[in-house]
Amino acid sequence: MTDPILSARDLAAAYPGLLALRGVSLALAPGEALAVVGRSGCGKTTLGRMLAGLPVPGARLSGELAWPGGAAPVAQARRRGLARQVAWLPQEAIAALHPQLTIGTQVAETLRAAGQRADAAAVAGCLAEVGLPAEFAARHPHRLSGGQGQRAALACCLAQSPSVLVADEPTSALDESTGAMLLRLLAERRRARGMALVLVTHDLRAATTLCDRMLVLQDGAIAEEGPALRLAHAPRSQAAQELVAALRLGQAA
Ligand SMILES: Nc1ncnc2c1ncn2[C@@H]1O[C@H](COP(=O)(O)OP(=O)(O)OP(=O)(O)O)[C@@H](O)[C@H]1O
Repeated sequence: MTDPILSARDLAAAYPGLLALRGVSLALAPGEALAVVGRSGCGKTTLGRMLAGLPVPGARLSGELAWPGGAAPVAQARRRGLARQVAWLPQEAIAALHPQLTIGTQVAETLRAAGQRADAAAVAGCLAEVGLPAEFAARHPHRLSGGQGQRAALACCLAQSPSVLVADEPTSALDESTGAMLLRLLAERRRARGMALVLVTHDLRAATTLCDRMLVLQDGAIAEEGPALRLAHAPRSQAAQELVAALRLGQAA
């Protein structure tokens, strides 16, 4: 088996009085796409942030992450080199962009931080990858629609040349057709770059069309994981059976 591009061992996150995540271990192969699904509040965003090595405000974190050439306790992983490997696309991506800087400046800064050429042509190239015309470089985030904001944030993620992208419900604030377009874009970019993807989602169709493997979280622990299509059509655990039935009815949000 190929070495994982990212692996997690025994991840846990404790808020005062609540263990939001416990005993989560997983390995992601290079280029693989993993869907993380589960009922609201089961710990999906917490897991996504931890896989990207980001802090989880208010929570005490434990467990380890390993990637090619590095390994560290989760709280130290980003500064020990994980930041160059894993990009994070948050749920409300516009809010995560810097409000006072143009999109072009933010993409250029990300390129520079990744040691890449960061001139106007390179910025235009990053914007073109997500289907935004070059003139969007001069815009500030508040002058973007929801879908354009997700694309601009994705351009910043791709500018890092990550080997893994963790996307947290990237379509939840978008209408159906804009959301479908963003998912197509993610699938295309993943194929073109050979990038692995962790997709936190409530959308069973997105999970099965975009992802090879699916992981069902329940109360902060892995209830089941397996090939995405098998899990969607023949879930084995009670938690996965209930979740799949609810997602099919659109009731799990
Ligand atoms: N700052 C906090 N203090 C205490 N508990 C928190 C805090 N933030 C999140 N939680 C709790 O931790 C658990 C996991 O939260 P998380 O956001 O990871 O869930 P989720 O599966 O992503 O939810 P959703 O699908 O609704 O986005 C939830 O029960 C949530 O209420």
